[in-house]
Amino acid sequence: MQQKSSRSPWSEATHFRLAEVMPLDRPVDARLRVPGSKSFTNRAIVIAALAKGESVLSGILKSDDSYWCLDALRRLGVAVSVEEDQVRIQGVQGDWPNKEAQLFIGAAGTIARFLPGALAAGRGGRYVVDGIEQLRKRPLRPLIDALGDLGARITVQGESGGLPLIIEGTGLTGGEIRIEGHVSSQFLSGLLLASPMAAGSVQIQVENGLVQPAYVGITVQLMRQFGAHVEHDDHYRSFVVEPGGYTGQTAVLEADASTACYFLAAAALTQGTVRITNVGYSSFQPDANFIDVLERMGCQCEKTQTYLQVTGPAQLKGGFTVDMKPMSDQAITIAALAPFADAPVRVTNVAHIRHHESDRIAVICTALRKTGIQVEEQEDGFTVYPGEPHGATLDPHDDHRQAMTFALLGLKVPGIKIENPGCVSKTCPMFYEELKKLGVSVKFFE
Ligand SMILES: O=C(O)C1=C[C@@H](OP(=O)(O)O)[C@@H](O)[C@H](O)C1
Ligand SMILES: C=C(OP(=O)(O)O)C(=O)O
Repeated sequence: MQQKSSRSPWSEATHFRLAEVMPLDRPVDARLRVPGSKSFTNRAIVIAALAKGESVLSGILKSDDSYWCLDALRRLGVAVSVEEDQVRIQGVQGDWPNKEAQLFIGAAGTIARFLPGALAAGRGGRYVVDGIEQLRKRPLRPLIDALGDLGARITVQGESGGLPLIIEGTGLTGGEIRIEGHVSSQFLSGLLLASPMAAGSVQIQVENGLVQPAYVGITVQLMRQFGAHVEHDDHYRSFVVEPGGYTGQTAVLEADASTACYFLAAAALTQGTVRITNVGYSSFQPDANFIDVLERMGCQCEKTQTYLQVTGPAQLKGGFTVDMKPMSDQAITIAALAPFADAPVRVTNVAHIRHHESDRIAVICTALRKTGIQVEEQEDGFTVYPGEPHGATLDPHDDHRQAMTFALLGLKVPGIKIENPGCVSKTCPMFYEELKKLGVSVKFFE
């Protein structure tokens, strides 16, 4: 399949070469609602397609990742209709109407890990799954091996041992399966999501630890909400999933806690106040706990069931080490805050983010150095020293979280320019529009 861009019709700002974020001359003061959670959206969409009957999902995220997920279902012959932030899906119980399809999934790690099991569980059919070059490089092997142990027939065509894949709908048997979780929790989530479609009960043992376990909690919660029977121990080391499939539901999805973090961080940086009105501290998403890191840096925080609010201090505090393994999508956000702290900040235990949309550790360290900030790169993290960053043109390597992090630096530092700024549309096409609501001006260059 020819390589394409991961931008979808739900992208914005895609054709701009550069964006310059203008520093704020006053503290931010805003109440914002953030769009739906990527993690909830892509899980619920896949489950709804596998289910018996119709599902109506409200509060979905409309971004590149969810666009490609819905596009894949349409190509499989599933009836899908989107209106505003609601999607209606007619479940096919794994019997995909189209028995051959080429599925392009952009840059979405979730879909790369959730679709193979869903397709292998089908009755007949032969499908090609491919994404952009960076997604081809991301690991898949543990998932493919585990599905193979359940009888899946998946041919790996990618030079790096991942995408493109050819998946045949052989159905899944039950059985005892081992899977690794230390590189990505999504392998386990992908295996779990497919397991209720298997002919027998599936017992799963997780080996070598598990990164970001809260995402597995989201998987289990949604599986149960759609009628699946899944049990596990307290540490997510062993699971039993009974056969029986899913039943279509009407569901309201959580808003995106990861997106919320950039706006909370903007308050932290500018001595301002931001309240995210639709993400609470009890969210299932781990990134809702990023507010604890902001608190540790001296912010005043309100952590309620229904909203999160941050007020930035006159001086951010550093002088600590933080283990970001449980919420590693926010590891690099800290790099935009730490230069303004009163002592170094060390981020540890996130070696796996080198396998995300970019080598996140290498890319953020290069960017900070380009702004004149001293940073030490470690295998599993980085240490940022306080300093006075200067303007620079920064390359996010097509990684939405790098671009959003660079934008935060731009709130404080004149002359921060972001290359290929449209890459935010992987999870937050409206990012620059939301920044404008905070009073930030952004100049785009063709
Ligand atoms: O299951 C999910 O929805 C996710 C799991 C995490 O990935 P890894 O477990 O691969 O780190 C996270 O980084 C990603 O943004 C979303
Ligand atoms: C790691 C991420 O995405 P994914 O793995 O879903 O592509 C992310 O959104 O930060």
